Amino acid sequence: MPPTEPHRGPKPIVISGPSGSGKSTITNRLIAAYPDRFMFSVSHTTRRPRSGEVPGQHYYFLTRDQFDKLIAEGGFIEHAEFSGNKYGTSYMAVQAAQDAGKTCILDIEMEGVKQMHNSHLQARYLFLSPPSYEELEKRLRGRGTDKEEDIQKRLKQAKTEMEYAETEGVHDKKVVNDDLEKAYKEVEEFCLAE
Ligand SMILES: Nc1ncnc2c1ncn2[C@@H]1O[C@H](COP(=O)(O)OP(=O)(O)OP(=O)(O)O)[C@@H](O)[C@H]1O
Repeated sequence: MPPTEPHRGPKPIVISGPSGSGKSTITNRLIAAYPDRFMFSVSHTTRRPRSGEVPGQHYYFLTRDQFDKLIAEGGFIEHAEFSGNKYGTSYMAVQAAQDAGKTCILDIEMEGVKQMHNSHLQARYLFLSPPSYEELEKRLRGRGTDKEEDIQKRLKQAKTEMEYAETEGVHDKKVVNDDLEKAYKEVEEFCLAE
């Protein structure tokens, strides 16, 4: 169920940005540097566990019925469907980080950011931007994990995300990930600030 009162403790931090902007690179490094201070929220998914994935650590694995029930109960802050599977962040997952005395880091995309703004949770929002579309395209190709068709989809979506990020009041901080060290320091400073 969604909480009716604002939570206590450090505010969750939402890090968003187009696919390939460097969210994983930077947040993984942040959490490795401050394991006692920050943790990712654990997402729920209806996809099957991959080998080595630990339930409750990498994901909470649910059946479609369980997932839909949680939606109906208002348990999700945000949820979406990608390539036939549902994914979402629950209030419970954010609470679990707070119960562990840590700041919850949410790595979510634009629709999730909108839903987060509509929730009761008071969060801090950081947008990670690529220096340019050309560079974003280069990095997506360089990453070597996406098919050409997916790269085109991600680039198209990046335009929408970048436009939305211009909206007043959506983000507290924008970091351009040009030089990785510089961008990391800016994200680190923002996250440590509370
Ligand atoms: N400042 C940088 N300079 C050069 N390459 C970078 C920089 N930051 C990240 N990269 C590289 O860009 C690629 C995309 O980064 P990453 O996978 O972290 O993006 P992401 O935003 O997490 O994407 P997704 O949303 O698809 O998970 C990676 O190969 C990463 O090593």
